[in-house]
Amino acid sequence: SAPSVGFYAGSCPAAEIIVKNTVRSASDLDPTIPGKLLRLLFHDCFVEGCDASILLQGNGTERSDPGNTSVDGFAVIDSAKRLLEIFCPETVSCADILALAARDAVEYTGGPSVQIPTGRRDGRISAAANVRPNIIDTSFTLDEMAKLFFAKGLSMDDLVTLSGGHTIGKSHCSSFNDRFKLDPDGNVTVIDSSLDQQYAVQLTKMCHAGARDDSITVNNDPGTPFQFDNQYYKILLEHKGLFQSDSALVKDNRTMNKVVEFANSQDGFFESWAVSFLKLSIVGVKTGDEGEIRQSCPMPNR
Ligand code: HEM
Ligand SMILES: [Ca+2]
Ligand SMILES: [Ca+2]
Repeated sequence: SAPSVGFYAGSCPAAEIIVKNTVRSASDLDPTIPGKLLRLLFHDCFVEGCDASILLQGNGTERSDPGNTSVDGFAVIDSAKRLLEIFCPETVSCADILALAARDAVEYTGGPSVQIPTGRRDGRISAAANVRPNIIDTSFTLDEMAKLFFAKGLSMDDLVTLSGGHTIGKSHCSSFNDRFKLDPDGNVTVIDSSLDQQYAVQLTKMCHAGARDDSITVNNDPGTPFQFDNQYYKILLEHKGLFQSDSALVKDNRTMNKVVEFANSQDGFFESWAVSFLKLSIVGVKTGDEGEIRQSCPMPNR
């Protein structure tokens, strides 16, 4: 049976509220949590579908792949799961907890509240080798990104809309510092001409003038980093998209129109978000007797 809204209404009526409260208290303590949860769902859904495969721990799992090194938020999912195992043992899947948590993270930061179906089952397969071919690299062209999105049943418009997730959260300098270089005299040369020169100078400073320090992070959306709003599209138009893959959206007419539309209308962005987020949250879901309901999110059942 396909996932449906309110799947746990009979078996665990408090499921959604328990996840929401967990996300809220974790985010109150640490404002970087919402961005982490949203990215965690994206990276789960694109590899083996939205099945919590990214949560499995161990050698050679997705989580161990370099493409997922900076993915985080696991502890929040684990604590929601622990609570749910007390209230409704062996009932609520980790895949649903993750999807609900990402949904709630967006709402927590001021984004639209979206109804999403539940009933996803947890996968038992998690292989590092599946990460690279399925996760988009910042160096991708628009066509390369669109191709991967199409493969997941998502359109070019979904790509523009879901990239709006970069209105919150952070990035490590290594994810964008190949777009400019610092010469020995301290001058910043922009290699990727789609990046604003002044912004590149600012970024260089924030990244400690190019020193290799993997711990430094920069806000994806410098203006409103903790607010889920349409600011991302405004900065794209100012050539201040942080990643090459963000800038790619304003270099092509197939995506430019949506960027302008969303920059001018937060309501328009939010309406599209509701549709595209729902599509993302059910990519490749396992249902019925596929997969299992994990008892602990980092481990498959025995
Ligand atoms: C379309 C291609 C995309 C590319 C190339 C991309 C790439 C990246 C990169 C490189 C980072 C920074 C990682 C780091 O250095 O720590 C990042 C962060 C982030 N991405 Fe994306 N992303 C894409 C799409 C998406 C989508 C579809 C979503 C969600 C709907 C999303 C949500 C986020 C969030 C929330 C963060 C911040 C994570 C944090 O604060 O820890 N991204 N993305
Ligand atoms: Ca997955
Ligand atoms: Ca923002």
